[in-house]
Amino acid sequence: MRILKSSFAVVERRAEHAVKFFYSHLFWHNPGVRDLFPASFEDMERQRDRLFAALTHVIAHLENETLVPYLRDLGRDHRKFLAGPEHYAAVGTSLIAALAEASGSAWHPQAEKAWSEAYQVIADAMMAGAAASDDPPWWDAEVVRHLLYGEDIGVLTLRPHQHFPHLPGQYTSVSSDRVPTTWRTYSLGNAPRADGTLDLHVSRIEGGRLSTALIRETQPGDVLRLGAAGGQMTFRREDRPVSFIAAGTGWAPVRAMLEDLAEHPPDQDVRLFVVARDAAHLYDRPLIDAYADSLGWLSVTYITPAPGQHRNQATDRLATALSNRGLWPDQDVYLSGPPQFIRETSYLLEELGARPDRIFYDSVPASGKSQDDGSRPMGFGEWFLNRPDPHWHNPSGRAPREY
Ligand SMILES: NC(=O)C1=CN([C@@H]2O[C@H](COP(=O)(O)OP(=O)(O)OC[C@H]3O[C@@H](n4cnc5c(N)ncnc54)[C@H](O)[C@@H]3O)[C@@H](O)[C@H]2O)C=CC1
Repeated sequence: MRILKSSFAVVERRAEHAVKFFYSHLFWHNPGVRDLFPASFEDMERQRDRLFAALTHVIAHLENETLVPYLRDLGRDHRKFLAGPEHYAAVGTSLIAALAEASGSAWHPQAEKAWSEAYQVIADAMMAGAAASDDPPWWDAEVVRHLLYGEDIGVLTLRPHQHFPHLPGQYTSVSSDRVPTTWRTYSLGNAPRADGTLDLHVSRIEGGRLSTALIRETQPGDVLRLGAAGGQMTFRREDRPVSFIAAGTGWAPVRAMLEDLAEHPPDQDVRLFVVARDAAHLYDRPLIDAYADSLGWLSVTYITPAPGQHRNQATDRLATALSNRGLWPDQDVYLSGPPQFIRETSYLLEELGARPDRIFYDSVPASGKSQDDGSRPMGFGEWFLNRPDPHWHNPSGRAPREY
């Protein structure tokens, strides 16, 4: 353990180099493996972040009992990328080569032995998780309805070919043959239905290849692939009042939780804040108004920017609205929306007295771009000082877990 941690501390300082070397080594020695990875430069950048985020997670949790279940879930979910035992061996070889390269003179035989053994434990746990799972590697799901709200927002209703287990508030990863090997996370916009159908709420991002394909090209009859549902933002039934705060299509998981609460009403009052870039983007307003009229425990506040202001001014207006409402120390708060919106709002809520352990959200990366603002990839120094939320689909937290 000690050797791994101290050796990783050296590699971490040269993370960008290590990860680039790793992929170059892997693809050079195993040309066929390249096809399993995204073709686009942006997506490969995202993939590099993901690998490093997963490695960091593993090293940080070496002595934690959650590590093996996490790795088993990760292995189960990697089946959708067509990962087989031969790939685990190839990855191990390239990983050791990359660690040695990045460590320079700090690399020594004990480090190589410790990493080789550790990698074998990781690969064995992942392969065991993959072999033990009764889930399919992915779920094929037919698009049965494609509703557009304006030009860039759509709700796609899918019918999975097999039962797709999920809880209200969770997300899935989505892939389309129109953009091969690209997977993006989308929240599920409905509580489980008797007919098994699912809604994806999609906001098209300029330059976002999958979101553009889903909004502009996908049609009823198309078949998408879904990874297993995951995510921690599911409703906790506690003896406390609740606030939901949703921005943009971050409304989707909140809608799923509210649908469930409409069926099984809570004992406590629920406040809902819905934030959008303009009135036209309050695309589910008729349903929300109907809920506000019929559910006595629900109060709703809509927030959009002042006329002529930038879309993010809605977040400032939300801050004012939240500051004017009390009771934050007593509340459970569920937050959903763009990553920066979640960061700012959770920070504000803590300032207003909300307890950090009662603010719930998932780090669902923005679809389509490698950074929030879509600008150039970060240099390593920036990355280190301002690490982005890991761009990977955290497979843990799915319920029920059956090992
Ligand atoms: N579970 C979750 O947290 C979910 C997150 N999302 C994410 O929500 C986003 C939705 O995108 P759109 O509907 O196009 O939203 P949008 O771009 O229209 O933004 C909606 C509102 O969020 C706030 N906002 C956006 N960017 C901000 C920033 N950088 N700083 C402060 N406030 C900001 C603004 O008030 C804006 O009016 C995507 O990034 C998606 O990945 C979507 C579904 C679920």
